[in-house]
Amino acid sequence: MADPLFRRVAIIGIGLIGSSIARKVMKEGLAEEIAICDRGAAALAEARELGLGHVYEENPGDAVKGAGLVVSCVPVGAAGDVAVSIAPWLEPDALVTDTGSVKASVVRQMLPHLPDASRFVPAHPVAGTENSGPSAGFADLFENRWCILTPTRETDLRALDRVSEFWRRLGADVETMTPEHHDLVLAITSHLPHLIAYNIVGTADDLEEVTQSEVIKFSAGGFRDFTRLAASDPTMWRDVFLHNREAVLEALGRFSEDLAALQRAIRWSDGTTLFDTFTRTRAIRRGIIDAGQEIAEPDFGRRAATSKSADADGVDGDRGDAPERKQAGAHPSR
Ligand SMILES: NC(=O)c1ccc[n+]([C@@H]2O[C@H](COP(=O)([O-])OP(=O)(O)OC[C@H]3O[C@@H](n4cnc5c(N)ncnc54)[C@H](O)[C@@H]3O)[C@@H](O)[C@H]2O)c1
Ligand SMILES: O=C(O)C(=O)C[C@]1(C(=O)O)C=C[C@@H](O)C=C1
Repeated sequence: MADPLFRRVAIIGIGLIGSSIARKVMKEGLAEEIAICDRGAAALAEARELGLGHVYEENPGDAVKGAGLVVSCVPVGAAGDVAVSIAPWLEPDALVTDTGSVKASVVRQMLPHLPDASRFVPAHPVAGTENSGPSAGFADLFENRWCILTPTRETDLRALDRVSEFWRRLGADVETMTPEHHDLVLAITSHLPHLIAYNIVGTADDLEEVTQSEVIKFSAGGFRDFTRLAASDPTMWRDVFLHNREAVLEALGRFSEDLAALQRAIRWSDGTTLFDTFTRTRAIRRGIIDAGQEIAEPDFGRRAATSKSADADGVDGDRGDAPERKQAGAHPSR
């Protein structure tokens, strides 16, 4: 076991991401003490039952006292509330980081309330599943995945180094960029795909000519992949879209134009346009595979669903209990 990096690590929000961090910190001995805080009594009780930490606090102030590192793992829309509730109780040398899927808004919400802006290092682990809650997490979630750090103009370099080291010890590889650039990149690589998934599953559900049982019965192929994404947490994703509005709308505009071009090609039986487009996109996936990235096929719910967001109709492709699973989007392992 490695030397602890911090005496106490405080985790605010013990869902999928917070509980995955807690498990890995515990497994690797990265802190002498893990303090867990969640505003949901049920989540806190579940975390205690699972033994994810050493102390469990409803009050964020009590959790951050004595902590060298505070990790906020709450939905993006709650980032400001967390900053307000921890600020008076932070140790003078405490580092603060987060895991939000949107970065510029989190910076805007948290920075004004923190007593020392130089010790705030926003972060986004690009790893997750459609499940949520304390039982959905697993220690190896961040293994060979990117964690993007988005330091602000005020972030101190030593603070950045220590938070980078923390994420590396969680198994991630670290990349650094501005919060604004992060939001543009993730709008197209993560946020838009989820929006499309929510939309296509909603459309299928609304089609009068096709019954819901037929959708479930015959969704053996591509549609199942969409149902997994569309089973993701509604609170988390509502907040992502509300807080990365401009970048998502920009990506959506481009997407809609390209979709209209495909629609036109189908209407006018323009096989060349369809063939050329599909050939170009096929090369992109092959490029990802040639670069050594792992792309897993979904398991389509062969494992039992364990978390609160696993859906009841049998189309859930649970990954929360699958730490051994190779994940799509993992970067080349060294
Ligand atoms: N789920 C993913 O795939 C994924 C991946 C990377 C990053 N993220 C980001 O990480 C964050 C956490 O996501 P998650 O999937 O773990 O969510 P989750 O729903 O599993 O857990 C969030 C927890 O935060 C708690 N919470 C909400 N507001 C709070 C507050 N003010 N104080 C204390 N606790 C509060 C909730 O009770 C809940 O237990 C989000 O910002 C999300 O955008 C998610
Ligand atoms: O694999 C999934 O289930 C995910 O949606 C993970 C995913 C992604 O889009 O890659 C979702 C949101 C997070 O901010 C980071 C990772």
